[in-house]
Amino acid sequence: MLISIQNVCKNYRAGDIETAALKDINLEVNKGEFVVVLGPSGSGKSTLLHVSGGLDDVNDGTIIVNGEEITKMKGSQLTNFRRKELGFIFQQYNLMPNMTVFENVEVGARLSHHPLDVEKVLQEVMLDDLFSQFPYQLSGGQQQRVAIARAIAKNPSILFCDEPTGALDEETGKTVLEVLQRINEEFQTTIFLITHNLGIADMADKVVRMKSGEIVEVRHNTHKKRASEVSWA
Ligand SMILES: Nc1ncnc2c1ncn2[C@@H]1O[C@H](COP(=O)(O)OP(=O)(O)OP(=O)(O)O)[C@@H](O)[C@H]1O
Repeated sequence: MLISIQNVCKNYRAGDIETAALKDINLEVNKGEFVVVLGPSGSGKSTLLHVSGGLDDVNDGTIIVNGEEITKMKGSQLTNFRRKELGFIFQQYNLMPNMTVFENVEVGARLSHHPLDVEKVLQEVMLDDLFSQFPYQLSGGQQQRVAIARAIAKNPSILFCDEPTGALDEETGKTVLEVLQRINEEFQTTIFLITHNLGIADMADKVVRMKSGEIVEVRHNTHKKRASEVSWA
């Protein structure tokens, strides 16, 4: 088991108002699995991604990632684990504007003791002809693929993706999904992706549906669609 989430509760307090963002969540993710988490706005998807990736703490419960109980880790220990072992992609690309494509990806590789070859990663994300460009010279889809390459270069055991195609149109969004699918298949990188886009669920091994802080359904796809075949919602 690569991720084991056991009885996790997460509350947010703003003044006198307390929100239960996660209510007794249990979920297991296997190595190499492509997991898609769906659910309406406010259902707890981002919170689940944040606590599973060690970006936020829990109020109750246990999370084990790659054999390490992250819910027991303290500040710098957790930061080190996250930096070396986990990759993140967000709707915003967060690239370094003064670095080339190659240099941005190198930043990711340098975080790891067992990085992948930067040139090979750039080939995987289909950007090998843009090594020396700067981010402002690229389209949104190309910038997101640089962000994916940067996250992958450190050879993470899990790639957490928070609405990776949220800012993209269908055509460029599907190119980004194609890259994620390829990385999942070529490197057996586990993918944990949250989205509003229901069609993306058809690419997943496992689909998790959330509602009001709870998991209401976990299903497995017997037939997975290719990225180019998903319907775009
Ligand atoms: N930092 C925070 N402080 C206070 N409340 C928060 C915080 N983050 C999330 N919440 C609340 O927790 C609940 C779950 O939010 P979360 O962002 O996880 O949902 P989501 O399913 O990812 O929504 P969206 O699809 O809109 O991003 C919501 O009620 C939200 O208002």
